[in-house]
Amino acid sequence: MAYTDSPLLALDGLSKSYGRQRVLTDLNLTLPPGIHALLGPNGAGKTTLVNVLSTLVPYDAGRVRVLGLDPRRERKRLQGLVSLTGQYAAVDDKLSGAENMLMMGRLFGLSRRDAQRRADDLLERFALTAAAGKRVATYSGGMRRKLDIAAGLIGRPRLIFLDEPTTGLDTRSRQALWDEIRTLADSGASVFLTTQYLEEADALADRIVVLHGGRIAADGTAAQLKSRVGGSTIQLHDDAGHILEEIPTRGSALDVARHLDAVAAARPDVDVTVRRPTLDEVFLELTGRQARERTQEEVPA
Ligand SMILES: Nc1ncnc2c1ncn2[C@@H]1O[C@H](COP(=O)(O)OP(=O)(O)OP(=O)(O)O)[C@@H](O)[C@H]1O
Repeated sequence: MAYTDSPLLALDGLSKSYGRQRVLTDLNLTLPPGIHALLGPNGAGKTTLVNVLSTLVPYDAGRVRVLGLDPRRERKRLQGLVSLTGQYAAVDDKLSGAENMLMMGRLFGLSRRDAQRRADDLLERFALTAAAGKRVATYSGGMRRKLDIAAGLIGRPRLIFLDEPTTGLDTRSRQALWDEIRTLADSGASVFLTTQYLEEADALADRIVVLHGGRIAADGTAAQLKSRVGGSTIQLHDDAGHILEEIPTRGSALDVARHLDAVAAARPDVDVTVRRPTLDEVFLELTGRQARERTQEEVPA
């Protein structure tokens, strides 16, 4: 099937077990090209899903298409179109940044000249030109991560999997990497990233998929997920901006107006803001509910 007109991902009943442990259960999902984030608590199955989609691990059941190709039966073709950058930088410490890039370019089948040109270009884009001649062993964690991603881009992949790309980076390096990911998407590549940072998903992703216990707990834009949890909160502030009181509302204009009428009558001078739920609250609601229910069951009334 031609991959150009296909959705980025199309999963229909995807399941995967390790031995007797079911890790992914009946996943159904269609995603268009773009930047997408996979969120979930530890052990939710995020890495397993990325490994299945990037051809590293075979799935057991269901129908799976990545760029229109089956990662199990069309593995080689798909491998030429995707790159996978892991949490642990897979670059060679003993080589320089430039040597790592060249080696990767040659592995992707580029001629020496093309590999050189592409390596120079990517090293510059990732602000690594000054360090290009130095051994990777001397690089900081952020520089290694950037080199790892740059090396994965040398073959011009159409889809880039990033497994927790900014874990352990400081705020500045994280922001720089976000800018790079946006630039990648602007150049036409799609990005599928796993993250534990809700802020990262909120800032970057067109669609967010929440995985919990190997199942899709929710999928949508950040705004859709926030509205799913429902309601808005009216916050009352003093002059210094300190929150005096928070009033939960159902979020409709009528309900907010009703609460504001009561506030205006009792405290006419108080400052007021209306706040939508944060993605953290949504995440807790979606993934914490089961844990909370279990705790309540265990604790006798
Ligand atoms: N190769 C494997 N063999 C056996 N079990 C595995 C294997 N890989 C993962 N698992 C199990 O599958 C479940 C999901 O793991 P996975 O690494 O996909 O989750 P995750 O959401 O990426 O977690 P984390 O955020 O901690 O990396 C876990 O219970 C894990 O122990």
